Amino acid sequence: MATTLARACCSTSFGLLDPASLVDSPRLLSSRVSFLGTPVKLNGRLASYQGASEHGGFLHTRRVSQRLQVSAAVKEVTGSLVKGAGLRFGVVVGRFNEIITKPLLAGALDAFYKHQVREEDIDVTWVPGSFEIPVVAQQLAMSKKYHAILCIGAVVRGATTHYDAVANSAASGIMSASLKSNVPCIFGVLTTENMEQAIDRAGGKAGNKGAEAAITALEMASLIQHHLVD
Ligand SMILES: Nc1c(NC[C@H](O)[C@H](O)[C@H](O)CO)[nH]c(=O)[nH]c1=O
Ligand SMILES: CC(=O)[C@@H](O)COP(=O)(O)O
Repeated sequence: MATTLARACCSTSFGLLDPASLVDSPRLLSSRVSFLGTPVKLNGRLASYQGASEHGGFLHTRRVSQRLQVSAAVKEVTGSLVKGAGLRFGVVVGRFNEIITKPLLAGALDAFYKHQVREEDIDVTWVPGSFEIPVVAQQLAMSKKYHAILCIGAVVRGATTHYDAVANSAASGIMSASLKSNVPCIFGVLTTENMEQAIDRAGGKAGNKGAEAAITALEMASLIQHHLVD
């Protein structure tokens, strides 16, 4: 039986091992591989194990190159969407196409409030256009006053290639602000082919992308603040 188990469950928390080596080293088997569970057979052959590991986490099994890799309980974390109280957010909004960015902002604020983010924990800064968002987002992020920065804009294609310059600069600049500051700067900038597409995404039939981006900002802020910060 041990041979069968070893041949079937040949991984450790340090990676995939040749099952033969486990059979020859029962101590290695007992010390590193922790698995319990009900063997699942397919066509009479052992295919997988399901069940809880000794450590209480869920046992993950999967077929790996005709062998089973069984890892110990996997620790998983994700940001909370219900613990917004106490998290602080900077919001940078482009005024260009404000017929679009104002409803995007309204949707974002509504989403924050619905998830227990307090009004006093949200600061809104207006800039001329999406091209100006990154420099302000980076400054706010570097201030360490906020758990996340939400960037809102609306770049709508016109008759020239200016659209590409603005849209690409905003995207890369906001990403750069995130990476330089280690504070999540969320890309809530619409980039659309025409105004109708923008209207649809600012509270129309495609929803409100400002609200969606606010939820992303909340999750990222919670993930870092509640799980990743020592
Ligand atoms: N055409 C759009 C712009 N253009 C303005 C730029 O963002 C920038 O303010 C200007 O180039 C000066 O640096 N901005 C948008 O947000 N959306 C547009 O559709
Ligand atoms: C995204 C833009 O910069 C664009 O709206 C400007 O319009 P145009 O390309 O016609 O000058």
